[in-house]
Amino acid sequence: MITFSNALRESMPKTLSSLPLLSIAILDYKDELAVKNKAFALFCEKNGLPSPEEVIASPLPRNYRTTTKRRAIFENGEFSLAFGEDDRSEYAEPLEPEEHLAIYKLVEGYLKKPVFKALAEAMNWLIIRGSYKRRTVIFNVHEMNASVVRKLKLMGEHLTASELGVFSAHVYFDPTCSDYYLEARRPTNALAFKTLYGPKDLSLDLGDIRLKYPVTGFSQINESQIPNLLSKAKELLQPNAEEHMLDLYCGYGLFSLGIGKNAKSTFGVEWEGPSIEYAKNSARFLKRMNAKFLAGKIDAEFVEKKIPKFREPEVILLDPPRKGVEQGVISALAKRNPKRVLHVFCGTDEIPRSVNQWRMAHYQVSKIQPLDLFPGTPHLETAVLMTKADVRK
Ligand SMILES: C[S@@+](CC[C@H](N)C(=O)[O-])C[C@H]1O[C@@H](n2cnc3c(N)ncnc32)[C@H](O)[C@@H]1O
Repeated sequence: MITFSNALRESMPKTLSSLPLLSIAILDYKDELAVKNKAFALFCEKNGLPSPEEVIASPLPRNYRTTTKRRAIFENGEFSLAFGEDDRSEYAEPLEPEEHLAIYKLVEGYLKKPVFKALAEAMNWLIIRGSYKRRTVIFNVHEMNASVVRKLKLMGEHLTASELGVFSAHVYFDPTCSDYYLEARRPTNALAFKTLYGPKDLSLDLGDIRLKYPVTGFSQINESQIPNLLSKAKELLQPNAEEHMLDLYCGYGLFSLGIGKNAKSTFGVEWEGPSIEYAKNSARFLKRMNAKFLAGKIDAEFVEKKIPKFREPEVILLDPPRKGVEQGVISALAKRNPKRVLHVFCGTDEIPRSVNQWRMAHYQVSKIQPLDLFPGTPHLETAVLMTKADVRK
């Protein structure tokens, strides 16, 4: 067994050996890809996995992140925005779009002024999300009184006038000062989320379709890589008119609606209710009568009792969070006898454990396709195609 971090450490140039793994961001992208390819091949070899395909490069190797955040600091009467404890500015900043940096600078400038003191003192985090063209700003505050609300409205007016493409702004009231910033955690209390101005949702344009999603919902952070992710998933899973497609951990329906058009039907499951509502609305708007979505927590019992059984064959795409699927989910899915399974991993170390469970359920690895969804960081996204061990190709 070897972890992906250790495989990366063994593959990094000696000049970076005393620096943290995040220092991969200072390599030229060509060199970073070489390190990632070498490390991932070593990881697969040492963990009893077949040789992987080449890592698919990110069209934008830097300045690609569509979600970024800053911790608000108010000390000795001075306000500033800083990177969180897990990020080092010299490595993290080059991954962010220039527009985000301009927005942080603008908001920080206002919050330093005495007139904004009430809001400056109330701030936990400032978050920017959206697409490369249109973005939203979220003020996470721990205090919400009349003067904070007044200053938020005033800030909204400045943002609208700024021409920095901030088409909406929201406020999240979090008196617990949790480390909520949307990537790690989502608001537990939807009522605490309010729109200051602009639409409540965000959207992703994929060729001729637009998928909307809630400001609080999960979305992939590297928009430039989404077309590659979808086209690879389609090529590997091959959804077709003879087979149903399950899209588990579906978010707002990216895979169902992005690659499932030709499947006999698609059935998506996700535990965030608002994301599922957006998926249903997108399906209606796109007239995808064969796309159904259900909100629910995926565990073994849910798979057995809540996912419809089809008479025709099925294929499964599953894209769980970094920590992987719950105990028993893989064996419950294998009992449905899917013809092909595309298991997408954003945590590389989770691959061997899940693949072992598929193997125990008589599925074998047909292809391992890494994609660089997180350039400049020590992470990869990987799509693993599993097929029935006794199916002759
Ligand atoms: C890596 S994201 C993938 C989302 C979607 N496939 C996409 O690419 O936009 C994982 C998703 O799983 C959801 N999730 C996490 N644990 C879950 C569970 N036990 N049951 C259902 N959904 C879950 C999260 O809310 C998140 O939307």
